[in-house]
Amino acid sequence: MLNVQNITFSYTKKSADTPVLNNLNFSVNRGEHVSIIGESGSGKSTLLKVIYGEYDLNEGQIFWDDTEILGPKYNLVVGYDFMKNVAQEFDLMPFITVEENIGKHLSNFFPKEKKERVQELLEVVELEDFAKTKVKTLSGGQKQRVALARALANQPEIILLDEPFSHIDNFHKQSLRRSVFNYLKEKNIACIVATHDSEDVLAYADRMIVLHDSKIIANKSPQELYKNPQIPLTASFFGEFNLINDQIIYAHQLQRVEKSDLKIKVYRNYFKGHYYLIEGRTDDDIIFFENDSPLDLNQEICLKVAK
Ligand SMILES: Nc1ncnc2c1ncn2[C@@H]1O[C@H](COP(=O)(O)OP(=O)(O)OP(=O)(O)O)[C@@H](O)[C@H]1O
Repeated sequence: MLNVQNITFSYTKKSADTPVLNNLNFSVNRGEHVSIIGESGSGKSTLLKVIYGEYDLNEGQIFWDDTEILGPKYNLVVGYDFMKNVAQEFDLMPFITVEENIGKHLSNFFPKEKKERVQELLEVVELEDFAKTKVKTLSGGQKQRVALARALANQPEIILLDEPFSHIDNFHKQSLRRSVFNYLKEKNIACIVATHDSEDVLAYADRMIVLHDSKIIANKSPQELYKNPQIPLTASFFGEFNLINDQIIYAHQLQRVEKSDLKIKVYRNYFKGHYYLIEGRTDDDIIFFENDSPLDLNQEICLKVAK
């Protein structure tokens, strides 16, 4: 189990009064999948780096079971065998092939096992056709997949992923995400994923940790946060939403009715595939709701919040 206990961190002594991470506490069980969400600059990447031991803490402690994760002041080489980190910079070897990169840290004493392991990982990240390709000729998304496979090669107990599919096109993203996250669950590898992408979170995360103003403001399952998102950023993970009388109301919660106090004029229709998102205007607000078909512009519509 990962135990993050009362950690506070600032990049410089000067900024210690306004730390990037301020007194954070949480734990992650073996095999558990935890997503870290928060606005840009809220400290998601910093948190992953601190957990990995890249920096010394101002205060607090981090443990994986009984092993304390120590920063560079106490550790000559950053990192531990049981933990891997896939940061936004991939740090691959450009002049050797994809399979050589993936197998880089696997023992050569067991060539058959090594070959099988590399093949298994090529399948997990869907790069079988690129095994013999030199990494320098790959696209950003392909490099990202090699970095993932290399991090998994020695079967870590916990993996830290920073925006793991950010360079990958939508076409490959869905199946790759399924493949990687299902693989981690199957092997009981804990993972912490910093992401802006709700698709990385909803179907996979056991818990979401929301960072805001240097603190954790929520640490709950996606289902619980969906019902009570607390802040607009969290709500945005679950779809388009409105703030009506200071309450977060999802677009799909608004229903058309004959009469109500909430009257809007249709301003714009957005095609969303199986439905349309309708932008309506009141005198001083913008309201979004969903409809099966586009609506006539300037038409007056009454809405109510569905129970
Ligand atoms: N090496 C560094 N030295 C000093 N300040 C840093 C450093 N790296 C990040 N910061 C600052 O720490 C804060 C948190 O940055 P961080 O990259 O952790 O945020 P993030 O939530 O991961 O952002 P994003 O979603 O944009 O990737 C920001 O204010 C950033 O400017």
